[in-house]
Amino acid sequence: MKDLLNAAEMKAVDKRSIEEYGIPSLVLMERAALEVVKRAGELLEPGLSGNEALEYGPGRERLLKERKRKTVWAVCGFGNNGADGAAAARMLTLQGFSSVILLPSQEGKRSRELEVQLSVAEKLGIPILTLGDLLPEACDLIIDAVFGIGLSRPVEGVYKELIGLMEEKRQRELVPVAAVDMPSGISSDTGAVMGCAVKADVTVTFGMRKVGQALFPGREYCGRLFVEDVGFVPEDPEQAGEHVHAHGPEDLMEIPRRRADSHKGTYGKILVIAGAKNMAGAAYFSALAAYRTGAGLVKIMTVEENRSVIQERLPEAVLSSFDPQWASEEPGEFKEYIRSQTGWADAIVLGPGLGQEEYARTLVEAVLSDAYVPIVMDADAVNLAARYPYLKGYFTENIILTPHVLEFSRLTEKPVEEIKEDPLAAAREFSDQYGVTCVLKDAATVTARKDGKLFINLSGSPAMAKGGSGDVLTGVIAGLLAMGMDDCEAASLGVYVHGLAGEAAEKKYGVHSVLAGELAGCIGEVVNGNV
Ligand SMILES: NC(=O)C1=CN([C@@H]2O[C@H](COP(=O)(O)OP(=O)(O)OC[C@H]3O[C@@H](n4cnc5c(N)ncnc54)[C@H](O)[C@@H]3O)[C@@H](O)[C@H]2O)[C@@H](O)CC1
Ligand SMILES: [K+]
Repeated sequence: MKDLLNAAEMKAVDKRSIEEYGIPSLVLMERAALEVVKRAGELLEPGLSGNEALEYGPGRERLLKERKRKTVWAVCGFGNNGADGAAAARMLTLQGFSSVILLPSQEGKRSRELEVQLSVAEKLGIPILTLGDLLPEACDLIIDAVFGIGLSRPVEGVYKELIGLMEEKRQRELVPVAAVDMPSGISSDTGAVMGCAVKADVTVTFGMRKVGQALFPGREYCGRLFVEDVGFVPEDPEQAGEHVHAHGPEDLMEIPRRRADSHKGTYGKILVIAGAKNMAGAAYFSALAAYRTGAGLVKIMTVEENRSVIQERLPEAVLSSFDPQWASEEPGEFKEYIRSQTGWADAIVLGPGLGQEEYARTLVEAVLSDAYVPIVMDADAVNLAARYPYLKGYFTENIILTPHVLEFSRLTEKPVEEIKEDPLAAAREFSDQYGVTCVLKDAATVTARKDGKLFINLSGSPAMAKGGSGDVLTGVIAGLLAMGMDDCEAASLGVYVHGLAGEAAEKKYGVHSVLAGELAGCIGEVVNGNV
């Protein structure tokens, strides 16, 4: 598990390293610039690394000649991000490349470190230009060092022009961009574009991954992200608050092992309540995913019409079917039947493809009010709670909701844009209000757990943007629950496992072509340790 830091938390680490421990700011900066040069060098000249000496010998002059023809624009702001950029420009110049430094203006309040870097650059003859100057025709690489974690307000004026110029070069002339710490214009806290932003090919960030690099659109603006150590001291444990987290491959070790002396009962009983008429697929994908994750026994409760297709596709599942007309006409008997089913389960999936008929409402209400085992509540169960808000009154700590953004918007009556602007805050607020675990599904899924921890998921693939993926997720989470995993961990780790399965499926079937069944088929590669 890794921690993701916001700007204030990162600044505190920076400050502690410099002020409390006395690591000179320029030392940290030198290491930061070296890491940038390493990646920038790869874009300029494959195989070049930032700290490789240019040794004397017959090849040196020829190499210098070649490099001289390559021009680097270091576009720098007035803070320490700009100072990193100016230091990188100096290093690339010393490696033989032609660099220029482009500033917002010749005047203006600059950080102390930037003053130092500019003075060195000046002595080396690196042109220090502004937008009013004649800029070089050639541009082989842009180092984006306008704003890092210090971006504090929307980008306007000359800064907007600088970012616009970089974007123009990138789009029209296909100039590669290496961003220092953050793509300029992206909020380190939310990943939002603050007016305008640079799209980087690579972003080299220092010390820790930032929250804004994990959430979209910031995640996409980063291009390939490199998290590099530059020598910061660890955070002060007394001062550090609760961070946002992300699961990593090491967390797969938390998945309960299978014991030699076990039987099917050891790995839990899951009840999948899903699938209205013609929606058998939703029940099938959820149940299949639960089995593939490791559940011992899965029972599907669905309408009579789905019986034969499910039996044919997944004979391993136990089936309990009911007649929806009977369920509508005899709600009392229907509730008794529901009770008998939920009483059997160690974990329940409620909602995939369930429909929104009256009997489905009876079903959701009965399960929410009677079942005390963990319930993974998805799709139409969420939609019904949005349509009949009194159902939210049954939300308690045993519930894991897995809405996508649109369902979450219906549930909370918040506009989609507001949710997307700050999904962490939206999920956190909901989780706190009802005491539930909320998995807010999007390209970067956010999990607000009832234990107070917030997760952003880093795994996944656009191949998963297809019908049935959500059903598979419910099965993965339920599978982990059935194997005895704690419900908070099952929710956030289930999202991570599901994303890894998506990545594996993309490799196997191609980004356009993955089907939900194939996604479920790839769960095994993740939980069995092959990924
Ligand atoms: N020794 C250090 O302090 C280190 C700093 N590091 C670098 O320093 C960066 C942080 O430096 P700073 O705190 O100086 O912050 P930045 O350089 O990210 O930006 C701050 C500057 O931009 C201005 N600003 C913010 N938003 C603006 C807007 N919308 N329009 C116009 N001006 C705006 C601020 O007034 C300030 O001058 C990191 O991202 C990293 O690149 C790294 O070199 C590691 C070591
Ligand atoms: K930057």
